[in-house]
Amino acid sequence: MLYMVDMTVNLPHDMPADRADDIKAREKAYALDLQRQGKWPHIWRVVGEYRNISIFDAADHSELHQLLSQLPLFPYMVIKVTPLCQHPSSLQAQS
Ligand SMILES: O=C(O)C[C@H]1C=CC(=O)O1
Repeated sequence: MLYMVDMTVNLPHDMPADRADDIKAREKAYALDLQRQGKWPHIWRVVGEYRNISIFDAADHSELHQLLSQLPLFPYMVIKVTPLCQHPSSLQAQS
């Protein structure tokens, strides 16, 4: 199943820079790993915000929740999930 996931990051202003850098480095490694596995096929920065819009490809809601809750930045994120299905006017729906 495909999901649009909107993630906004709110790191505490008083978090020490070295702790923030460590979490961001672990987040990047995890994100790259999921992209290589094909589970996170798109990630786009929302211009001007510490926010991304992503597409996840997970087996079901439970797997998506597991993937998202393991994000190192998860405790500092507001996440909105929108499940997607094929649009009838999509070229992929024509065959
Ligand atoms: O930067 C972000 O939008 C938050 C998060 C998502 C992937 C990643 O590396 O960091």
